[in-house]
Amino acid sequence: MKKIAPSILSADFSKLAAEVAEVEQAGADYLHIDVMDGHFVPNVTFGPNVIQSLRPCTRLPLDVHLMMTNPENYIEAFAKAGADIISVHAETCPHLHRVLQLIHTSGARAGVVLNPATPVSALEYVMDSTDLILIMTVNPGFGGQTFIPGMIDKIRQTRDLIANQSRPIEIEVDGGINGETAKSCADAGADVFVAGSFIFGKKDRAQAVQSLRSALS
Ligand SMILES: O=C(CO)[C@H](O)[C@H](O)COP(=O)(O)O
Ligand SMILES: [Co+2]
Repeated sequence: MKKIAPSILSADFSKLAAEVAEVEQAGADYLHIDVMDGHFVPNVTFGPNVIQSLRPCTRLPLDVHLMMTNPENYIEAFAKAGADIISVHAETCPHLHRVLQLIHTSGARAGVVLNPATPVSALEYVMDSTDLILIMTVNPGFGGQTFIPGMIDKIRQTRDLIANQSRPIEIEVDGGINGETAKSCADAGADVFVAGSFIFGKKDRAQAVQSLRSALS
């Protein structure tokens, strides 16, 4: 079944626990948490302490998207704080294979994120250490941007690469996801759909989750 991962980037931070409870009750599958460092991307968001505070508030797997330089210095801290999935950008990791191993030894599932400009070939020699591939469908840094249609072909190419693997690997898409773009990504082979503004920008979040669910079914 396709998975929905609301991104708290667009939530009301003054009542984060209630926001999370709302999307959990509405049937979300993962909780997507965007960590931005002000270096790799211009924006600054959360550190491990926010994840630690959220951990007892939800049963949802915490899907942590690290948009930061030198992520290897923070993997253990995020894992200890309660991250279930930790995804690093290929662009920030000259020693990507080693970082993925570090994520595994810290007890989390390991994801690799590709910026729109990064080719699928960046994944070729790390497939044995990857549990999730996150295809950015906008340039990272901000919520509420417009989906880049050229990424559909990239999802197809990633699906082809996974076809040769014996282990299950999920394809996640992130940026500009709504009912229509989610459906196109699903048809191309995506499994997990991150949505920030589409869900938290609506007054009725449950209805937003359900409309994404029905677009995917
Ligand atoms: O990683 C991200 C931005 O870098 C966010 O997860 C993403 O942009 C979600 O926001 P929206 O659904 O509003 O595009
Ligand atoms: Co994200």
